[in-house]
Amino acid sequence: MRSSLFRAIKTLNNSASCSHLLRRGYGSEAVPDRKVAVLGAAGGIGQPLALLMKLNPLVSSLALYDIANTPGVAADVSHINTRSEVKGYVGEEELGKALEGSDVVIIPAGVPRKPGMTRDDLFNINAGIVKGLCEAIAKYCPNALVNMISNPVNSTVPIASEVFKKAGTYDEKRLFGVTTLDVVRAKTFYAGKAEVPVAEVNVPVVGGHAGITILPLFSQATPKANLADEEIQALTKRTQDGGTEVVEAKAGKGSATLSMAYAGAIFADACLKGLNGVPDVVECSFVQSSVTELPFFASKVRLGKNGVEEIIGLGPLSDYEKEGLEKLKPELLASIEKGIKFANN
Ligand SMILES: NC(=O)c1ccc[n+]([C@@H]2O[C@H](COP(=O)([O-])OP(=O)(O)OC[C@H]3O[C@@H](n4cnc5c(N)ncnc54)[C@H](O)[C@@H]3O)[C@@H](O)[C@H]2O)c1
Ligand SMILES: O=C(O)C[C@H](O)C(=O)O
Repeated sequence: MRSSLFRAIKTLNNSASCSHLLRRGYGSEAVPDRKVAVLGAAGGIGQPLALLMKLNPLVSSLALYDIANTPGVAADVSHINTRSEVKGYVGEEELGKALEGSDVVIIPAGVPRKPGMTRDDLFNINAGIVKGLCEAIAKYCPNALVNMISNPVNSTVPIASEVFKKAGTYDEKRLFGVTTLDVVRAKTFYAGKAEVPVAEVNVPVVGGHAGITILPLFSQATPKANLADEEIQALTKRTQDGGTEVVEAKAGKGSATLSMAYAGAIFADACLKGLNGVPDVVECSFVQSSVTELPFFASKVRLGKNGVEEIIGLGPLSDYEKEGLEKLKPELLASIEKGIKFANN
């Protein structure tokens, strides 16, 4: 998936590769127009994500919205000679125009962590931001696929679902918590430890997106490697603490932005491919789910023309993973319930 996106970007202006792109659903004649809106587009994630979405040949219209600074970001990105037309929107009065006609809405709006904070510490500010943005989505583009990046994802996704329910627009197939960065990290860390080519690595990551709720399934990682139990445990912990590793390294200047923009671009690209009917598009995401008794859960999801086409089960787990799954459930449920309660108050 990752390599196919960037191969397509590289070959976008190369007519010699046109038949290859058309076959894969990348050529502009073969794919429909798609509008993508980024909410929080002037932020640490928003800016590089805007760049990556501008490079995506599946996008015909790119709407960049923020409460400040979007005209500059939009003017800058708009000079790149790729397919999409870019428009910047600033301030709440322009939010409706930014959203109208969107096929995919990506939300990285909200405050990031500082050292010593948990993602849940962001709830008080970000819950309100997400609620307001989702009310506007329900009004202006109720059929869009929503890619929620704002933390705490374990709560912001349930908030979005309740806002959409209240507006009468909720479709559980169209709401996604973006957990792709956990998968990106798990792949990178596994490749390093197992000494296998990173481009070939696949690792499902299930559960949620905070601390122990992030459960990488290294027993299912490919290519297979004979790692010791202690090595698997260390890889699991590093994946769970990946966000904190970056927050501490940035020392008060925010959290992951560049790797998140990359992960967000991968996930949005998968959504667009699904909408365009490309078969077998599978990514992990935090969605409404019956894979466990929890109402929302991240697992592998097949994406299609209506969003979630199939939620793929967990598959066989090691004893260590089974234990991790039971341990994460109370925390994940509490975060989900906190979001639901907030949205209904
Ligand atoms: N899901 C993940 O894996 C993941 C990874 C990294 C960061 N995050 C989260 O993404 C969020 C953004 O992180 P960042 O580093 O880009 O932060 P940032 O502060 O650099 O940028 C946030 C942007 O949101 C904008 N914003 C605030 N309120 C808004 C509103 N009502 N409407 C539109 N825009 C608004 C701000 O003006 C700012 O430009 C944080 O909550 C962070 O925790 C999630
Ligand atoms: O750790 C954070 O606060 C940001 C994000 O959720 C991440 O995983 O990098």
